[in-house]
Amino acid sequence: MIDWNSLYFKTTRKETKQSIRTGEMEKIYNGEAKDEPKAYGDASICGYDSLHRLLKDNLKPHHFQEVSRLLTGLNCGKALETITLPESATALSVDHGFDLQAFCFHSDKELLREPRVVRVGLIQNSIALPTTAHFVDQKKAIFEKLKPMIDAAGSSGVNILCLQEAWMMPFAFCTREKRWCEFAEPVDGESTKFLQGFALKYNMVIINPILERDINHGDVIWNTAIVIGNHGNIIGKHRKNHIPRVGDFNESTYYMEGNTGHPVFETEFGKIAINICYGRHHPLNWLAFGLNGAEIVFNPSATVGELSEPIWPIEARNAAIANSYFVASVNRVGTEIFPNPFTSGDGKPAHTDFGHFYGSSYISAPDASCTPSLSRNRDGLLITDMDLNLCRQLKDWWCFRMTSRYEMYAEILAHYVKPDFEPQVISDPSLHKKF
Ligand SMILES: NC(=O)NCCC(=O)O
Repeated sequence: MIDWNSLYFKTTRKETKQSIRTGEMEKIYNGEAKDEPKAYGDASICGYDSLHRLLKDNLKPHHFQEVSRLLTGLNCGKALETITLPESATALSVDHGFDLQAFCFHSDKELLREPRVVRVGLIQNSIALPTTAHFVDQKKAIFEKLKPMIDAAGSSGVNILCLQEAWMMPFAFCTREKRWCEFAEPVDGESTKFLQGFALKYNMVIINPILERDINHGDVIWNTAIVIGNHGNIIGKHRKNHIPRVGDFNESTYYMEGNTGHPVFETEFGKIAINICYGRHHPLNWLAFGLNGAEIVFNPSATVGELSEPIWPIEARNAAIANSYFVASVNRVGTEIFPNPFTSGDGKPAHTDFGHFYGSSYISAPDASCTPSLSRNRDGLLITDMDLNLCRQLKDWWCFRMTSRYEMYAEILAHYVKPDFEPQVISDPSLHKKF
């Protein structure tokens, strides 16, 4: 019999490490042989909450420096610098037990343009109550949990803040149960109203990724990111373009493929776009935001370790390089347990959890450098300064836009979408010869 409450809280409490070891659904196993890998019940990486921290603590400083150069790159020829945040922000992180990290991307000094430095914040969080709690209480508890993290971002002078995908609810789309649709809200609903106050208070643009119910169009449900302007106004929305059909991500049961194209939102702090979660596997999706002039693309996500952890550090970083913009990747954290077992259609036993949402939010720059990741098992706020001049500097350097041959690709795509398309394959004639 599963003890919901004790399991549930294991990644949300400050005393995480002590309380987790007995977690049933964490499938703890201890390797019999001395050097066998160990899966840690607290969802840490061998007791560390990020790969970066594991390496830093275990490598000699000069080895760590070289490993970092290769893993996270150099920004303007140097290792990424950290930023000192106000005491009020660090106090909030200590009191509320969330990871807080801050970095700074520089660009080269230009003679004709002033630097355009923007401070970006990303919040990753676990849910706050068991999924068995009343829906009203679950949502309220998440709001309460986020308040100190948003305050920490605001008091640190963050200009643009992004929350994780569907942050206002458990990621219940694994269950295929329709009752979770109740969490859907209109664009100007409860979550937007909650965040508008912070946007106004801190002069901060906030990206609010929710489950949206379009009440003007027959209650259709979408996975939507709403952009709230720094005056508390709603600038616009983007609906998730690509809906996963993989593993337990049964999201097509709940909402439709987006119909908003690839909008770029021009804000006081820069041109931003949102590529929601699974859209990060689609290079053309990234490209389209770039063609519309995005300088920062946010990727609010909810993804689990077994499915995607090895590709998480690659795809967004590659998109930043290929499209000469910054990418800010946010992933949900924690393990969410649902009341009724569900199967994955793979012949394996039914289960009640989606797997571990591994957090690890990070930011990638167009020059191939990136920040270390936030924690794998704790809530977190990542704050990063970025000089947007770096985007054009990288365009001038690599000339990816100038060498892109878009007309060639337009041609093959135009053919490909036609029913009579035939792949351009030139076969070796000897393949069909009888010797
Ligand atoms: N939320 C979502 O689209 N998840 C899909 C899984 C993944 O893309 O890693």
